[in-house]
Amino acid sequence: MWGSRMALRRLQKIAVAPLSIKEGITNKVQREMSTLQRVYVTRQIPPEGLKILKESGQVQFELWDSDDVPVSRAELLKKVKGVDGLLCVLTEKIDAELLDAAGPSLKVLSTMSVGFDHLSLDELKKRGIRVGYTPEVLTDAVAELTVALLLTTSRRLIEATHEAKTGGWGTWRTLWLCGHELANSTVGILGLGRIGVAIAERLAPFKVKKFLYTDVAPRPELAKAINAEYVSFDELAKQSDFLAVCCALTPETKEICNKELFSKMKNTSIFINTSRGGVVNQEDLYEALSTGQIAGAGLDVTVPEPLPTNHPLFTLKNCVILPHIASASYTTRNAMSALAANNLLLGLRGKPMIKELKL
Ligand SMILES: O=C(O)C(=O)CO
Repeated sequence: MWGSRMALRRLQKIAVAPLSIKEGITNKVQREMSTLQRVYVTRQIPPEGLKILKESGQVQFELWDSDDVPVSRAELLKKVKGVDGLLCVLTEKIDAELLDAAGPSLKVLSTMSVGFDHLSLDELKKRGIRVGYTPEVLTDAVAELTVALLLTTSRRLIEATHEAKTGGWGTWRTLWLCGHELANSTVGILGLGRIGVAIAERLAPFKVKKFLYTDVAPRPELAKAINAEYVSFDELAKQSDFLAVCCALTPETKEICNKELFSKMKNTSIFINTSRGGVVNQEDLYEALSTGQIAGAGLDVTVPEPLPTNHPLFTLKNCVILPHIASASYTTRNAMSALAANNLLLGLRGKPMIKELKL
């Protein structure tokens, strides 16, 4: 559905106007529609973002009108032809093929995500296409979910509810369903950014003894806020009782969590990933979990997504898998959609976006 509220109102007026007036209004609508910038939106985004687009009077947009099924690649390649702007989510691969299909009219891409590993940045840069994304608005939701996943994994909550429901709950037992606690623990953060800091801030009241982090270089400003110590990747693996992955997926971080890392971790350690599945070698993780090399893993992200239900990781009691829901609160998803819509509109007006990637 191509939509612009003003144009739509005029169309409604046409229906009740006399014939001569109808022609005049029709021409005006046609002129107006032709000055509106064309945008394709690859998903039914939350209402706040849609409202901004509809009420902007700046764009006529077509929407893939479903949130349950992603737009097919073939349909997407067809729909982007000749658009000025594209608003996408993280399931769409924005690569040379897609940018070629869109053609030279495409000036702005706005992704409703903080992650941008689905975008070929080189190709976008080459074509002078500006890129908006949605950091910060999701930090609280992601940090909150990471803490929830960490506690669920370390205190074995999924196993526990299963036992309670299925008759495994006998007498109170001294070591039954024991897990690992945060009090007096060392928490390691792989990739310290806003989200890592927000996680540490939420974990500190659980009486964590020490926060460690590693990154390509020390980040003293961020680290100061949570009193975290910069260590090597090796030390992070060796010392952490809980290791939270918060880094972006890049060629450098692809499968950085592999058997080398797991072999250095304690067998009482808990591994948590709410960033991207691609930073983990899942075969190595399976091995580490099934042999007791590490105590447990909580994953909100996997490769592929969705993870097939017959995947070996699903067979492990000490692996908690969520379907990529870290930012899934109503407030946050609406804020992400609003920011993505505003980034798009500003970019199309040639103005600085609220959150724009430096290419
Ligand atoms: O924004 C992202 O990059 C996500 O993974 C979903 O919140």
